[in-house]
Amino acid sequence: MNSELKLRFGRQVISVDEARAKLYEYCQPAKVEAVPLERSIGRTLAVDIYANHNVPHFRRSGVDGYAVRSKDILTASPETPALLQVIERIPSGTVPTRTIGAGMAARIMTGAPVPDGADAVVMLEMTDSLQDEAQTNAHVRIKKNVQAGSNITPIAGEIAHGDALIAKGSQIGAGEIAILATFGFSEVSVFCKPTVAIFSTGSELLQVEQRLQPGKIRNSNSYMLAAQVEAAGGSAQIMPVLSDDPRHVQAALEAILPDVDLVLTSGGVSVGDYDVLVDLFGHFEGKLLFNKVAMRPGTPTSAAVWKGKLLLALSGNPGASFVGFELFAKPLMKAMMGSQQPVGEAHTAFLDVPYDKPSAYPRYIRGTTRLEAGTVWVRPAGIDKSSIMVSIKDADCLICLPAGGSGYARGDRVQVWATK
Ligand SMILES: Nc1nc2c(c(=O)[nH]1)N[C@H]1C(S)=C(S)[C@@H](COP(=O)(O)OP(=O)(O)OC[C@H]3O[C@@H](n4cnc5c(N)ncnc54)[C@H](O)[C@@H]3O)O[C@H]1N2
Ligand code: MOO
Ligand SMILES: [Mg+2]
Repeated sequence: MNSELKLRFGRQVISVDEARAKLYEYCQPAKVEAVPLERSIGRTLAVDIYANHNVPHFRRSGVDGYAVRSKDILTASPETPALLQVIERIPSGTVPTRTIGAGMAARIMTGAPVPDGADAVVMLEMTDSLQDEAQTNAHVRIKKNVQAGSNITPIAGEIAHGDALIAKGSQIGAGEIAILATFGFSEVSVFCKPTVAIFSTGSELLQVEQRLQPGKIRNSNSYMLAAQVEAAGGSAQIMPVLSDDPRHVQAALEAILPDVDLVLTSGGVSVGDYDVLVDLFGHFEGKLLFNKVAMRPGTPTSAAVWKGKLLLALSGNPGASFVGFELFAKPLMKAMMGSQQPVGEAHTAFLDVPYDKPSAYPRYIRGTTRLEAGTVWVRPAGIDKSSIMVSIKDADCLICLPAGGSGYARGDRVQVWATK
């Protein structure tokens, strides 16, 4: 068999995990940049975040009321209130100036520092304020006894100085932003978004704005993949469609490789006469990593390293392109951005419908989940053929059905990975 025929027909199949391992081997960490806090949402942290002070860093009142010594109000009740002298008023953002001694209290607001000497705060609703007209001699009647510590968050009650808070590689959402703001990170160190060039191949492809022509279809994969790239935290560059001319493909890929972190192609990886990526892999100067993966769809998915950059060649069928991106490109991008778990967590779900097409390779089905009484049920999002595009929008996960067997029954336990 000559080398081109071997590439087309004599392919060596490897598992999804083996294929990923080969990709990770050549994965380079993304560069790091500082962005303003408010622009960091959705980005991936490039450093571990530790608490640089206690939270709260003062004893904090949790209510509006009176700071007291609990031993002064042991017998307080509506019938037998304790009468205390009010010696200070403590708005939030100020610092108390006096110590609470026997028989004393301070009016205090939610979030204000509790004065020394006080060990509890009584809610305003449990008190009656008594003030003379000149407001010089203020007293308060406390109508409830509260225990020491009531309505006070101690120093470091929420977070202690030095606590590990957010791990490098975490995606920044609302909760992470709140932590970063609390600790004074007006700028955040994040991984640069991996830049991903996307090429669709095929002389049948029209631009989106073009009128339909006999035998031709509009290029939808480039836009779908760009959406997946952006959703995975990358920056997509949609490149001009490549014809089925191998010289054209080689020139276009060689030109872009130095400028991006990853190149994705769609189409041209099967056994057809015009499957140009196969031609390219037959004579290029890069290293082919794999060209057949034990999976359906997307069995002919291929990858190479060329000029130090990874090139992932996805099957052209829309379903196979979508799945190939989720299985390989997304984890690769997450790994570039420091993720400790680039593949994401598998969840267990129950098949909502039988699936009676056994497969020689593990099957990755675009699935739709529903929750019923705390149980996740999942079904194929539509007809599960790799040429079918329309159901991708209804998929919120990939269902993995292991190879072999005689099909699956409703209620069988399956593993799913979220895609939305
Ligand atoms: N004799 C065989 N034929 C095929 C086999 C096989 O094993 N033996 N495998 C089939 C499988 S499975 C797949 S998947 C496809 C893989 O095809 P390619 O990756 O070579 O992709 P193309 O031939 O270029 O296109 C396939 C299909 O997808 C449409 N397409 C391509 N690009 C786009 C795009 N950007 N937007 C929308 N649609 C696109 C294209 O028009 C074709 O219909 O091969 C099978 N054949
Ligand atoms: O394996 Mo093909 O790649 O979609 O079904
Ligand atoms: Mg083809």
